[in-house]
Amino acid sequence: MIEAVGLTKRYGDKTAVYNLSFQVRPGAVTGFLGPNGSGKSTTMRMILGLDNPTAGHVTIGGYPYRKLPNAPRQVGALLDAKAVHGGRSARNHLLSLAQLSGIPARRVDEVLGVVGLHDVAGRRSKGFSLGMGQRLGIAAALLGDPQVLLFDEPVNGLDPEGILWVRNLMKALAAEGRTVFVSSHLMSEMALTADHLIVIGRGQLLADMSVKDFISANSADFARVRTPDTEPQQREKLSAAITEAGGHVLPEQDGALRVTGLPLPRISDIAHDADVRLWELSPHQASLEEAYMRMTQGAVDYRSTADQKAGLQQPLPPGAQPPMPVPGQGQPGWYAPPPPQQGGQPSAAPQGAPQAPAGPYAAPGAPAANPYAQPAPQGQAPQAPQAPAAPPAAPPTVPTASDVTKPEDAR
Ligand SMILES: Nc1ncnc2c1ncn2[C@@H]1O[C@H](COP(=O)(O)OP(=O)(O)OP(=O)(O)O)[C@@H](O)[C@H]1O
Repeated sequence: MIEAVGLTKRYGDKTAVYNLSFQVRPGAVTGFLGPNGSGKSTTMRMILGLDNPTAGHVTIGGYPYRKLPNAPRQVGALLDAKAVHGGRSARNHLLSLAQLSGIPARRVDEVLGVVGLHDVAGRRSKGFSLGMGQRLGIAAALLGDPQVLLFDEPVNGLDPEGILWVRNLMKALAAEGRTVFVSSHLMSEMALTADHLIVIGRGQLLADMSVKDFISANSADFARVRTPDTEPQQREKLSAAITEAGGHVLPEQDGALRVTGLPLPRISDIAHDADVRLWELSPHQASLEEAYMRMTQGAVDYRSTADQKAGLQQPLPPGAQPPMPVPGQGQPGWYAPPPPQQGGQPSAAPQGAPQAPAGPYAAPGAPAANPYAQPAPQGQAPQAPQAPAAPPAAPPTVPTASDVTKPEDAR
């Protein structure tokens, strides 16, 4: 188990991590989420003894990392996949790590097989693609067969098949009772991989709870209601009746109504009493991405702005209007997703979506004894997040948004 207590890190004036307390339990994949610059890597570095906390402490199995007996056999980590000697072959890179940690050389070939790099083991890593580099970093983390694993953005640069492989690897490691702590910005992936979440914003804890609880705590359930498209007056009548009954109605782009504040049976009764026919009445819950955006929107440091392209554009012809920016969404077509209240759409792949076929790094020839080498059977639906096998989680910690958005001086 990893345990942080009051962990704080300051770099000069900058507070990167502030008073962070959490536990990462064995037997579950714990996702570590937070906006850019929120302190995830700093926290991981402190867990691994690469940075000293300014205050507080963090232990693995009760020991600070530097005092852990035989640390490389107990803890494996992928922090920065580029931190390798590019002139060395993948095999030699792993051999040198194995030698430093007293790990037998034959283990190198095992992990090369697990990550699917067997065929390129003799190639210098400086010629590796981003995804191959990630696989090499994961191999290094697995080298000591450790009980505790930390991965900072492990799917960065991986193709869809590689992402699926990492997902199955994390789950398999956790199912063996290991402690798996993984940071990611890919919410749809975290929804499929993690059992538990630790979310930070501006270095402070925002949430420590199961994925399921996180989504229900941070998303407003709503009902979608549609009346016959051909009779707009029915829609108006229903809107008025729902509002009068204390519900909140928002029009959706396709003509449906998004209703909050009333249970589905009540909406049905209201429609019946108002003599309005319904074409749709369905319950909805936000995705992890929507819930995450809702929770962290007050703690985002870096937001995109519309690109005005001042001086770069041709003058508009007389009478022509410039395109209208969408409030709060930056430039249409750019990559900043809209916050949920402005119609953000879940990006999670639908359950049951077909999986990408196995690719060249799927490690089909890896030793059969390795439980991680086999990708899921093709066409198998991604699994829903499972309840943690670990002991009951600590009570959810959700500071108010104002706590998080306070200037550092006020903390
Ligand atoms: N060595 C350092 N010196 C000064 N400031 C630092 C240092 N390392 C991190 N920081 C600052 O601390 C804050 C947290 O950085 P960190 O890299 O931990 O965030 P992160 O959550 O991992 O970000 P990202 O998601 O973008 O990787 C940032 O504002 C960063 O600029």
